[in-house]
Amino acid sequence: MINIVLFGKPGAGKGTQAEFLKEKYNLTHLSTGDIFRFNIKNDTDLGRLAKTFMDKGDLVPDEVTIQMLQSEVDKNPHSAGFLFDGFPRTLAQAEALDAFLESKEQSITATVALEADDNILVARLLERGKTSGRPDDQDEEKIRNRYDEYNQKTAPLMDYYKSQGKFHAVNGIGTILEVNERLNQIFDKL
Ligand SMILES: Nc1ncnc2c1ncn2[C@@H]1O[C@H](COP(=O)(O)OP(=O)(O)O)[C@@H](O)[C@H]1O
Repeated sequence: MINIVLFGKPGAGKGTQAEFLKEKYNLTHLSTGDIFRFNIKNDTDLGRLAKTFMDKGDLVPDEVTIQMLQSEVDKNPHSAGFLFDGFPRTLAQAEALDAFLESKEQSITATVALEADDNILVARLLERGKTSGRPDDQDEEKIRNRYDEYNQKTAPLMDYYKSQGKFHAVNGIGTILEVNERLNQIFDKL
């Protein structure tokens, strides 16, 4: 069983690449952003709560996010491995994930970051916002706030995983297939 964390700033291409990776490596793809958006669409309590944070580009509180993620993992007891996309985004989430996996005699195999320059990413997101309907992609101030959240709360996780020898990075700039090839090279060695 392999459990992978896919890292990357908003717009880095995590969701796009996850679609390829889950097929090729037979992984269950869990995107916390997608799960929140599903809940918003279905107007659940969780969705209504998450929306108040997401619309501003703020992170949803840890307790809510961790609990949701754990219940999604538990819905897939026969999975051959997980691809976590957009989770963990804080140190508390990373520690909770480690403890949770350990309780199942599992662990994180590796984390892979898609790297790209902020200015390129902001332009990508504004472009995506024209068609995605996502309110957090349509306003440059909200986008910048997501980067602030990333730099303050998520970037420190790289050191957390580096200290465990589990951190890999790939250049996220290039065609979708080029980036996919770079990721495959790492995944093939795990
Ligand atoms: N692990 C998480 N912890 C807290 N909030 C989250 C988490 N994952 C997603 N969110 C919320 O969902 C929003 C969208 O996340 P996501 O779909 O991953 O898009 P992006 O990476 O483009 O910002 C985030 O800005 C945040 O509000």
